[in-house]
Amino acid sequence: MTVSSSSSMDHPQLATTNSDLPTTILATVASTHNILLLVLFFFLAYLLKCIYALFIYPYHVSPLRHLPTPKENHHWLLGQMITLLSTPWMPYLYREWSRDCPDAPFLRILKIGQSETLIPNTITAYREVLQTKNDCFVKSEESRNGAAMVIGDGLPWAHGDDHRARRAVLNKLFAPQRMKACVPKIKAKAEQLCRTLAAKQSVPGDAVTVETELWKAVLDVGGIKSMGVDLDHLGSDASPLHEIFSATMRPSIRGHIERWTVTHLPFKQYLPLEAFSEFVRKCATARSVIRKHVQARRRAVNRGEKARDDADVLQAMVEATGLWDDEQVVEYILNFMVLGHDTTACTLVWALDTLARRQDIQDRLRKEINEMEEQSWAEIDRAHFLENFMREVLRVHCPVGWIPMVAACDVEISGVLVPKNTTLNLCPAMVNLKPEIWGPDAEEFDPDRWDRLEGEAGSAYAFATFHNGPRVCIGKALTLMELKMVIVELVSQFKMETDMEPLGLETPSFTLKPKQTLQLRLFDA
Ligand code: HEM
Repeated sequence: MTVSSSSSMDHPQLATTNSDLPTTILATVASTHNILLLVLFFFLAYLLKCIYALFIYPYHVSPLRHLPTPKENHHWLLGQMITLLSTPWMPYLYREWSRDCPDAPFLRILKIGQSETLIPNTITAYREVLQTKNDCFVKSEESRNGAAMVIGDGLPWAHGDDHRARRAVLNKLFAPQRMKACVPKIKAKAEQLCRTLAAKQSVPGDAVTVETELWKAVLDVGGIKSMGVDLDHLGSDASPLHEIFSATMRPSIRGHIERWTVTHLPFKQYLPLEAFSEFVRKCATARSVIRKHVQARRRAVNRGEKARDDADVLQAMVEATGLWDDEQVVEYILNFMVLGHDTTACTLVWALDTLARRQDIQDRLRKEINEMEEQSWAEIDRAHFLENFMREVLRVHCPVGWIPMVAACDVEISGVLVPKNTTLNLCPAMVNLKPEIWGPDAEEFDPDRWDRLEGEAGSAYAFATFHNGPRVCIGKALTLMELKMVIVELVSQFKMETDMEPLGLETPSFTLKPKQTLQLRLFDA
């Protein structure tokens, strides 16, 4: 008793604990029970939400449920995702699906968790999204998270008045007068390309790979227009930006999976993902290369150095007060270089592949080029068959797969009410190949079709490669100038042939890339 009492007095807390023990245990059990009930409640609520999202909403509730939705190979959880990922080039699949409902304004695709994505399927729907109701559509934050690290957080993610103000400054740089200033530099690059390819052969007619040189030449032109410097990747084996862009734009399957995973997870930079860490390092190096040029130009502008006639994108951005700080300039320049690099280089590869296989087309082009007096830009720009050829390459081999957008408000498109937050995938490559627009021979390569366009094929929206409206590709004029000048130089110097089987497609890929490296036999023309 004494001991117990003295113990209680010495340790009052212990005494309380001992006397309340059953109550405490009961309270603990009750609270554990409550927690379990709560967990069960949340689990059931989540389960119901999943059942609703997977089996009820898309088929019985969604206002978009009446739109044509492909049914084959549809998975209850992943929707069409497996089919989409296993197809070599998504636009070809969209085109197949579109055949069953050619006049429907949209196709509806169900993806992971049966989430809905709309594909505009007619020229009218396309025009409304790109032009008349364009302000209602924005690039998604998800696309920004997934892509901006590689391609630069640039113009594609600016919206509304902000986009208009920035675009007004940048548009001036791609006006015809400004573009003329690029002609001598692009011509010099095209000549350097021809010399480099010729030097790869031990004797004329040797099969040489051309891809790396084409990619490097295009990147050099990108550097000239964006930053006013010839980075001369073409003349050098050590080409940091070329290596970085090739790696970041062509990830391995593992790289694709890791990138996709981290896009959807926070703290991406701290995750122990090998391919992703390497990718993060490369993206940082690309930015540091560009940053040096931005800083040098900022110092020059601060010293009062004025823009030249052939002002580049960098100069315009550094001079435009209040629109870009220097880190944003780095992002925008990276964006210009990456967007212009892959798309234009892929197109050039397909153009040369076509010429090497179609001697009839090559001969007609050469004839037209030989009839020019001095191969000036004015003559090249006027060349009718060259224009038709280039358009047909860009139509049939449209390098852009799809462009994701999101409805920023409820909006009616071609009689369909598209609710706010709906995801759209715009697919220029599908529009370019629709038989309802281009006729039954839509998939054939025929440059002369451009002389006999009828019906919808005559609409600006039928040739969707660069899109149209306020977000039309800002680099369109540069691309056409560069492609035409390089083709003129190559065709006037070389007769091109190839022994390769028809090229396959690289999978997975963001742009329409050949799987194999193109080899050409070059003979003196
Ligand atoms: C074959 C070559 C090219 C193709 C097929 C192409 C295609 C496109 C397309 C379809 C868009 C519109 C995206 C949208 O609707 O939001 C676009 C936008 C853009 N392109 Fe290109 N492009 C090419 C070359 C270039 C070049 C050389 C540059 C750089 C000088 C460039 C820079 C951009 C930029 C910055 C945008 C965003 C424009 C904006 O949102 O206002 N592109 N491109």
